Parts: sequence; C-alpha cells; structure tokens
Amino acid sequence: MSTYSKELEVAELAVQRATLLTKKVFHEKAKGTLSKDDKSPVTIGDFGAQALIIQAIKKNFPNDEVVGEEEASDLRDNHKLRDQIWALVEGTKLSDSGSEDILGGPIKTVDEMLDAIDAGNSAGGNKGRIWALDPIDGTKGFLRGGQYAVCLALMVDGDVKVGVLGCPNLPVDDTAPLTAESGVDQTDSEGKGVLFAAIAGQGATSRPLGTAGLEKSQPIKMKPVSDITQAIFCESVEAGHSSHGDQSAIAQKLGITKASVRMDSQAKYGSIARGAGDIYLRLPVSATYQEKIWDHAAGDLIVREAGGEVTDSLGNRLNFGVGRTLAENKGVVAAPAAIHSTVLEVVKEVLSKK
Ligand SMILES: Nc1ncnc2c1ncn2[C@@H]1O[C@H](COP(=O)(O)OS(=O)(=O)O)[C@@H](OP(=O)(O)O)[C@H]1O
Ligand SMILES: [Mg+2]
Ligand SMILES: [Mg+2]
Ligand SMILES: [Mg+2]
Repeated sequence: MSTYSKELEVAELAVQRATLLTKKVFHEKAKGTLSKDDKSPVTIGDFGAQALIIQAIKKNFPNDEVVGEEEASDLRDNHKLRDQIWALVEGTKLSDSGSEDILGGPIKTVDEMLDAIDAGNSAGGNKGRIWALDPIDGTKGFLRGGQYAVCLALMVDGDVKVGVLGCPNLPVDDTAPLTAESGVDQTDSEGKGVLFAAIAGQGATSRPLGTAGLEKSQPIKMKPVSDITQAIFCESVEAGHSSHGDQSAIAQKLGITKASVRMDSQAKYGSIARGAGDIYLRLPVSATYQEKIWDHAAGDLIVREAGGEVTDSLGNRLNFGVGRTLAENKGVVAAPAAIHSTVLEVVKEVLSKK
C-alpha cells in the first residue's frame, strides 16, 4: 500500500457517505437551521455530516485529532433537533456493505453521536496527525440550492497530506467549463456529484460521487492558460466573505473581460483544479477575520497537486499548523503555477493602493 492510501480510502468513503446525508436534508422541509454566535447558519446536515465523518476517523485512526467546524452544545438541551439529527445519522449508509465495513460500523447511541461531533474540538497545531473537517462548506449555498462541499483533510505536523472534497452539485464531467450559472445550480439533476481527492506528491483525482463504494477515479490537471485575458476567475457569492471590489479591480488589470463565476464553498478550488475554471481570488474584507483551516486545507492540496500554486495575498503559502485558523495569512490567491506570480503581482499592486 502506498503512503496514506488507507487514510485516503477512509476519507473518500466518509465524505461520500456524508454527502448522502446532506442531500437527504436538502430535500427535507425542516432543515433545523440555527444561527450561530457569529450569525452564520448551521443545519441538521452540518451536524449529521460531522458526526458520521468523525466516527469513521476515530474508528480507523483512534489517536488522530480533528479540527471540526461544529460543536454539539446547542444540541445537548434541544432534544427535538438532536433527535432529528439522530434519525438522519442512523439512517445513512453507503449501499455497499464492504465500504460501510471500512468505515467501522454504525454510531450506536445518541450520546455517542454528540460525543463524535464534539471530538472535532482539537486546537490544531503543527505536531502530529490532525484532520480538518468542514461538514458543509458553503452552508448558505447549500440552503439556496447552490454549490456546497463536504471537506476533509489530514495534516501531519502542520502539512496537508490528504485532501477530499465532495461536491454534490458540480458536474461529474471534468471538461464542463464553469458558466455564470454554475454557482446557482439545479440540485440533484442528472450528471451532478463529484469527489475530488489528492495525496501530497501523488497528484489529484476526480470521480463520480455515487451511493455505494468508490467509482473509478481519473487524474485531474489545471488548464494551461496561454492568454490570461481569457481566464475564468471564481470568487465567493457573499460580498462579506471576500472583496468583490478588489477582485474585480485585479481581474480588470489582468485584462480579464469575462464576468467572475460566483460560487459558494471549496467547489471553487475543485473547479479550478480540474480546469473548469482558472483562478480563485479571496481577498479580505475585514482586517480582523481569520480564515478557518477547514475552509481551505483540502482545496489547497488538491489545487497544488493538480499543478497550481496557492498563496495568500502576500505570496506566502497557507500555514495550516498555527491552530484552528490561518492566523498568519491574509486572503487566498490560487492559480496555475505558470501564471501565479503574474496574478500575485497584480494582487499586491491593487492592495497597496488601498
Ligand atoms: N467574514 C468572513 N470572511 C471570510 N470568510 C468567512 C467570513 N465569515 C464566514 N466565512 C467563511 O466563509 C465560508 C464560505 O465561504 P465561501 O467562499 O463559500 O463564501 S460564499 O458562501 O460563497 O459567500 C464559510 O464556511 P461555512 O460556514 O462552512 O459555510 C465561513 O467559514
Ligand atoms: Mg459555517
Ligand atoms: Mg466552510
Ligand atoms: Mg461549514
């Protein structure tokens, strides 16, 4: 077995199973949406997916830590919500029993489920094996039927070694280019659902996101950009999450004439890694917000393994080893390696004029 192949298999199957749960939630009327302290939404889908994924990690790698976005405190005294999540968690299985076996058996009780969710409480850092988990990235996109991603990465001594992104609303077809509609999708339509994955030093892949075991994967590569003015650039939907103004000034200076593709979640990283788009810009709106490691770890590795470069707005690699946030970085600039320095120069120029 090659390095990290067991970790990748568990991560891919766990993410795949969690997407079955999130898709079920999307079709339910009552999504159990709560507003967190920072006013961002969380649903029964976020909690349920976090429980299922942490259970699989702990069964297979009991000594590993997890930095997960969600925590169970709001559920411990809200029994209605807790029971709604339990029904989902109990009822979600891959249709292939061999793959279920690899994940390590079901969660047995409600308390075990709450404890699994809370096991995502690692402080992070640059020592040992730590998983970064975003059970639903782009919760707002998920709620409105746009893009979202189930994101899982393994860091070893602060370096991302394995990354997996489950994107139920992206096309299976790697060659389908992004369009203005890509971020506003027809959920669950034919031909949708892709699982991106990478192991450090071994390249990046995609495969259809099925309901059983893992389907055949194929390597993915970023698209060579010979004319930067024709590049497709992606950005967040929410103007509060990245600066649409700065990003549009940068695109303009690069001579890009096409409108940006706005989509929620790390689907942006997956899309540029497979060459459906080219550049992902995420420039800070606020001076104090620190990006969370679970919003970037898997995407960072997948893009780099597909031939891209990912830095912050100063040109530094993202440092995942300083805790739960990217405290040492500001913003994200992701592009094919051959044009990254050109893009970065313009990013610096635009930001220096502020
Ligand atoms: N102020 C601010 N600045 C930057 N980023 C923030 C901010 N607030 C929240 N978040 C995080 O944004 C995550 C979603 O990012 P997206 O790129 O998907 O944004 S968007 O939904 O397209 O607008 C989102 O991830 P999820 O909570 O998993 O959806 C948040 O972690
Ligand atoms: Mg959130
Ligand atoms: Mg997120
Ligand atoms: Mg999330």
